[in-house]
Amino acid sequence: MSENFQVDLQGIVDLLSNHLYSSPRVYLRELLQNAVDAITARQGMDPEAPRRIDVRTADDVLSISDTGIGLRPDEVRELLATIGRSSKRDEIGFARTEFLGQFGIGLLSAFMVADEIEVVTQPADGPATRWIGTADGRYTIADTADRSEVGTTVTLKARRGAEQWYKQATVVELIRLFGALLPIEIRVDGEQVTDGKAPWEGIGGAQRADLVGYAQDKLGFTPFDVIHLNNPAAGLTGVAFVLPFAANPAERATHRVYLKRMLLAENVEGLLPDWAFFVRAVIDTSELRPTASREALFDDGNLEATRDALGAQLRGWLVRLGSTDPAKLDKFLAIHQLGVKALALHDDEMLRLVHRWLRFETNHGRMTTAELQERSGEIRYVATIEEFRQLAAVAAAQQITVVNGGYTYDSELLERLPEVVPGLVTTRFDPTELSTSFDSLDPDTELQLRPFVQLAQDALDSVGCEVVVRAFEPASLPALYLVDRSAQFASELRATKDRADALWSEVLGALDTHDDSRPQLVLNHRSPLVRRMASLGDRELAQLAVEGLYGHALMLGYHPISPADSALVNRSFLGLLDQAVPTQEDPSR
Ligand SMILES: Nc1ncnc2c1ncn2[C@@H]1O[C@H](COP(=O)(O)OP(=O)(O)OP(=O)(O)O)[C@@H](O)[C@H]1O
Repeated sequence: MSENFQVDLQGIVDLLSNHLYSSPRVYLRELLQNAVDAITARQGMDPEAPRRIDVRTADDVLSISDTGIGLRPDEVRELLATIGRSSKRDEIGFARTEFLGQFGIGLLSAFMVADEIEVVTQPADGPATRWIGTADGRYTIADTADRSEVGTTVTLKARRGAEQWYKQATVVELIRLFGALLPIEIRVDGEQVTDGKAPWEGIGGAQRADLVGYAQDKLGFTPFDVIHLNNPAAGLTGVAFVLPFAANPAERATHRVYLKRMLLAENVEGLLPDWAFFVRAVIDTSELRPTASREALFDDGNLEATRDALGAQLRGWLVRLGSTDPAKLDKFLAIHQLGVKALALHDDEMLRLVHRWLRFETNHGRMTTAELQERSGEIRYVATIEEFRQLAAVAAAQQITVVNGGYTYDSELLERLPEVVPGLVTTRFDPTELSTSFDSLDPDTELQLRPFVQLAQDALDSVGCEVVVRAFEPASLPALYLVDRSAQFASELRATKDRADALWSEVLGALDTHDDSRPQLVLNHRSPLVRRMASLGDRELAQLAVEGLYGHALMLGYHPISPADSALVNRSFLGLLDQAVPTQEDPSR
């Protein structure tokens, strides 16, 4: 024996209100949608039929009347008495594209705010019917209803605790929210509350100002720019407002979406590609599908194709801006720099699009990649802010432009640029390259300096540093501490290896580059101080001064200071103080 399932209406209402819909306020959207669908159905047969929706509010009662197709008594029995039954699907069960509804559950949402729903309906060709359903799952039908005009009136009686959803001001606000674009006359208590026009549908010069006003009013910001969106395949029109403030690219951007001119939701995700984090779109589409909650778009191939098409339009805007108004593009990038860089790192298209305008800090001021390329053909960068601080001034004095790649994403971007942009060369700058642009001394001077260099070398042997003398700008800089990157890596690795256990020691040992080149202290022969030091007769003082310069160069270059370094610097500092402060005669003697 087979039996039918029973449905617990209270359980279903609970499911709708707590799990499907985000707020009871959607009850009004569902009622409005049914009224619109009924009007659409009637228009199909009688294009001259009126298109009106009348909402009436009173204490704890709300009614919504439409001039739609109405229902015959047999349809009332079939459609209103069965959960999941809908007149808006075709014979094979597909949603009919002209209607908003499709699931056959929308009317139930009224039970989130009502104990009782009354439907009085009058079709063009039959008697009127009154259907009354209650939240406990019962309904009654009477074939004698008092209604003369073709259409339907749905009346709700407030459920205890839901009275706030019936207040006139709330109802007006919700009707405007959901129904602003509907091309139907909608009145609340006799007053027309919508004009049915999308803000982007205006014509003439006032349009841009209107759109800016719309963004200020509805989205709460003055857009940096407005981009028109259009995708006939999805029956889509609308606009994208460019944010005037930096947005977090990790947070998914959400958009205001109207479906067949009825608001789907104000925070729909996935309409635009992830990289388009810098715009908020407002669009209307007739072809994309909603999810059952009608609060999001169904993520199918159609949405994917739409996303690509809209992405192409946003790219087009960026490219146009680059060629027609570079100053404005510059301003745009100043606001969205970080986000654009974050995306360009993963999205080749984006990188190709914006690379020319990306700005980087260099030791010759902020520059775009195009400017950098023009300057020296090859873009040299250092990967950390510390490295940049060490080298910026000295490299600038040698006419070498170095980019500070220490800011978020910058060195990764510089590394990736040549992969995406043909002909662009970027190299990581090795500090020791600097010394190749320093001048060597003539053999005589070199010979003369030999005892001093030997003394300096003896002083710095304990910290493993090699002393060389060169001539370079600026003359005010007496010494520069240079450490080769691969030597630095090798020495850090060895320090870690000494602390690690046997297994890791072996692994780390395999990585060792065996680069034994020592860091260098390059003394600047153009510096008057260095010259004076070289001619000092007092060996002890000369040694203290070299140690002092060593400490100074370490600190100036933000290099790490080892215990041996600090012992040496300490000794030098106290020694120099000792020499500088005269010994006082003891008056008691
Ligand atoms: N105002 C109305 N005028 C005429 N028929 C209506 C009206 N409201 C509801 N109906 C009928 O009742 C059926 C069920 O309505 P309900 O709102 O539950 O589902 P739906 O609109 O079909 O789909 P969805 O759940 O997606 O909204 C509709 O398919 C429609 O035939």
